[in-house]
Amino acid sequence: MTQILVVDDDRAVARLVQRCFEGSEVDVLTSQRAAEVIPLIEKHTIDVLLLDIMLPEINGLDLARQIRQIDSKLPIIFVTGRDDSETTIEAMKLGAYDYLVKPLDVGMVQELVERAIENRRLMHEPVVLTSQQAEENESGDLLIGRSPQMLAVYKEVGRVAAQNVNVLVRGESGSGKELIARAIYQHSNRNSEPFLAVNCAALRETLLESELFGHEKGAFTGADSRRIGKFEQCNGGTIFLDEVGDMSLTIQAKVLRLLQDQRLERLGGAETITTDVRIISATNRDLEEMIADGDFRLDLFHRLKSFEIAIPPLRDRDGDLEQLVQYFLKQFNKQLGKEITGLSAESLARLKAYDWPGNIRELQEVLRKSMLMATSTVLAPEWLPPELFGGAAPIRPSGESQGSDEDAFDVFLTQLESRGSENMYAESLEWMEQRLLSFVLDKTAGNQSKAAALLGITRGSLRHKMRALGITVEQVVKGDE
Ligand SMILES: Nc1ncnc2c1ncn2[C@@H]1O[C@H](COP(=O)(O)OP(=O)(O)OP(=O)(O)O)[C@@H](O)[C@H]1O
Repeated sequence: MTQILVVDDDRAVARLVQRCFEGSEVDVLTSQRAAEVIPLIEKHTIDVLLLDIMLPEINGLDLARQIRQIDSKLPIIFVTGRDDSETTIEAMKLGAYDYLVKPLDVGMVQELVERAIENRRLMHEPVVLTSQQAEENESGDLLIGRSPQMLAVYKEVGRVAAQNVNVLVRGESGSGKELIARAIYQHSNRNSEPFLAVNCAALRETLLESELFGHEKGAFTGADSRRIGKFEQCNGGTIFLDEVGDMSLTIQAKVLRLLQDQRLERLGGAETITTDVRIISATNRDLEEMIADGDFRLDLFHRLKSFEIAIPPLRDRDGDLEQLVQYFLKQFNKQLGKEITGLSAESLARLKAYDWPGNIRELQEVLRKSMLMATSTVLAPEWLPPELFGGAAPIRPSGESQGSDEDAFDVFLTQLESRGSENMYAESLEWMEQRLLSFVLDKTAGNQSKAAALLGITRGSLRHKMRALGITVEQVVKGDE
C-alpha cells in the first residue's frame, strides 16, 4: 500500500487530498502539527509528503531540512498559500519534488502525487541483477535473464555505474532501457542524490524546455510564475532523459551547452545557473540516421554517449524467454489470484517463434491478458492473442470468448466468481480499463493527447494508467493492423 502524509494546519487541505485518493491504493495520513511529522516518518513508510510551507510552529523549509537528514530521497511537495517565487526557489533547491499553490485543484494534486509516487519507486525499488537468491527473495524489480547477451549488459552496467560519465542506453521499445538506467543510478556514487526521469517524447517543445530548464514568470503564455527546471532541481543527482531522440534541435542545443559547461538559463531569464547532473539517456531511434538527416546533433550525440549500452532485443537472447515466462507467471498468478502452473508445449513454441517487437513489455502484456482469460491451469494456445498466430485468432473452446467484449466480460466475471475472488471490483475495473484504454488509443492511432482528451483525464494520468496496465502505444496500434 502506498502511503502519503499531508501536513497542513488547514484541515481543508487534508480533506481535499483524502478525497483525491478515496477508494484508491493510496492511503492518506494527515497531521496538523509540525512536531508530529518526524515521528510519523520514522514510524510509517511514507512515499510522498505534502508539506505546508507556512506551519504555525516552524517554517516548512526548516522542517524539510530536518526530514532530509532522515530520508534524503522522500519526495516533498510543498503547499504554499501564495506564489512567492523566492520561497519556491528555496524549496526546489532544497530538493523539493514540486510545489502546489492554494487553492488546490483535485486533478493537479492527483497528477502530481502520482508522478511523485512513481519517482519514489524509480529511486527506491532496487533493480536487482538476477541470481537464484534474488529470484527467491523477490524484492524490487528484477532484471531477469542470464543469456550471454544479457550477462554482457550487466557487466557493462557494473563497469560504468561508478564512473561519473554520461551513458546512452539503446534498445528496442520495451527491452528494459529504463530498468538498466535505474540499475546504473543505483550502483553509482550519486545514489543518495535524486534521480529524475523526463520523457522527451511526452511534452510539447516549450513545455519540455521549461520542464528541463525552468522558466521565469511571463516567459511564455501561461507561465504565470517562476519555475525551477529538472536540471537545476537535480543538482548533484542523475537525470534520465527517456526518448532522447525526440528532442527538438533547439532543446538539443541547450542540452549540449549544459553538458559542455554545466550552465543554464531559465526560459526568459538572464541569470546563469550552475548545476552538476549526470545524464543517462535512452532511445530506440536510429540516432546515426537522424544525424545524417540533420535531425540530431553529432556533437550532442558524442557528449551523451561517453559510454553506450546496447540492450539486445528479446528475440536475440538465448534462453531468457523461458525464464521470463516463469517469472511473470508467478508474478501474475499472485496479482490476478490465478493458479496457472505453466504453458503447454505448443504455447511455449508459439512464444519462442514470435518476434516480440514490443520485447519484454509485450511479453508481459500477452501473458497477463492470456492468464486473465484462461480457465485452465495450463496456458493452452487458445488463450494466446492472434498476433502470435500471424494474425489469425486461435480457436477458443466452444461457447467461450469467441463473441463480443460483453460475452468476454461475462466469462471473466464467471471465472472470478468461480475461483472465489475477493477482489472482484478491482479486478473487473482493471479488465475494463485495459479494454477502454486500448480502444481509445486505437481510435487515436496512439496519440496520447487526443486519447486523454477523449477519456476526459490528464495525459499524465493516462500515461500512469498505461504503465500500470502494461499498455504500450506500439502494441495498441499494432493490434489494429
Ligand atoms: N530483464 C528484465 N527482467 C524483468 N523485467 C523486465 C526486464 N526488462 C524489462 N522488464 C520489464 O518490462 C517493462 C518494460 O521495461 P522498460 O520500461 O525498462 O523498457 P524501455 O526499453 O525503457 O521501454 P520504452 O522503449 O517503451 O521506453 C517493464 O515493466 C520492466 O519492468
